[in-house]
Amino acid sequence: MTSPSRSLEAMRAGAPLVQCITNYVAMNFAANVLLAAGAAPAMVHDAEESGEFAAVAGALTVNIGTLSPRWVAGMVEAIDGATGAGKPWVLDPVACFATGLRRETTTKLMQLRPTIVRGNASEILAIAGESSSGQGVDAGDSVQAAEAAARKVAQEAGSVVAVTGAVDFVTDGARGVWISGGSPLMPRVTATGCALTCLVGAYAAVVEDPLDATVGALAHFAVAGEMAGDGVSGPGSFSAAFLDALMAVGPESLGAARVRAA
Ligand SMILES: Nc1ncnc2c1ncn2[C@@H]1O[C@H](COP(=O)(O)OP(=O)(O)OP(=O)(O)O)[C@@H](O)[C@H]1O
Ligand SMILES: Cc1ncsc1CCO
Ligand SMILES: [Mg+2]
Repeated sequence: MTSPSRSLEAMRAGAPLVQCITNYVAMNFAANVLLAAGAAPAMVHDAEESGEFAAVAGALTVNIGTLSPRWVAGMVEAIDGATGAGKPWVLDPVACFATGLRRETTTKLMQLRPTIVRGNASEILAIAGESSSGQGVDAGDSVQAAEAAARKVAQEAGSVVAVTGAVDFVTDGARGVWISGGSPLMPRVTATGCALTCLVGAYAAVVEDPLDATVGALAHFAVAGEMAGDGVSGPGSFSAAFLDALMAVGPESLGAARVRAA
């Protein structure tokens, strides 16, 4: 296993270019998160160019947060480009249960076999075909309630699946890892999860094993979130402190991340 500290070193050394197809809400914050963490973001989503760009980027991330048919075309082109070039891609199925367009798109994208799926508990339960309490973009279920669903989706899709929340769970269908840390202010800042998905892409670009890559990115967020949560007064100051902490986190601090095998 590649430890989170080693993964962080590899990510910073490689400063990978990550193609992020993310939503209008998340674009700016996600780009800042990648820059602070040590990667290089590019928000390139239109079908006219997304496939061409995916062959050049180190990894692709696809988020359905603000969806339209034209965006779906751009996603499919990009996924074809990434797959053809042997690059990993990460799916963030934002509110995938909420509408017909989201359900159809998620089914279609899952058939294209994402390397990694990163969602909240309600989203992962929905992909597994189970009922969930989610209504919009925020989770209505606990991560623990989605553990079995995550394992099932991982086995069926051949993907690594990450469920995030107050604690995080990552599985490749066989192995399972829990990561704790972070801050209760993280879900009070929009697009924290969307930005995390982009960072998972950055780690996947440089760390061979997608499970190790995912654990590295989640540990980076857990440690930075905990650091940032100390002494801030609310979501506004947390957001700024979190970017600072993503940059300040070093391999030695990731060594203390609370990561344990399931
Ligand atoms: N209560 C909490 N305590 C600590 N960390 C948390 C908490 N809730 C979420 N996090 C952390 O916040 C990050 C984003 O996870 P979350 O599950 O909130 O994403 P999300 O629901 O997809 O977010 P969004 O759709 O708003 O981008 C993860 O690193 C997760 O560990
Ligand atoms: C608030 C919101 N609405 C669509 S995407 C998004 C960002 C958090 O998922
Ligand atoms: Mg989300």
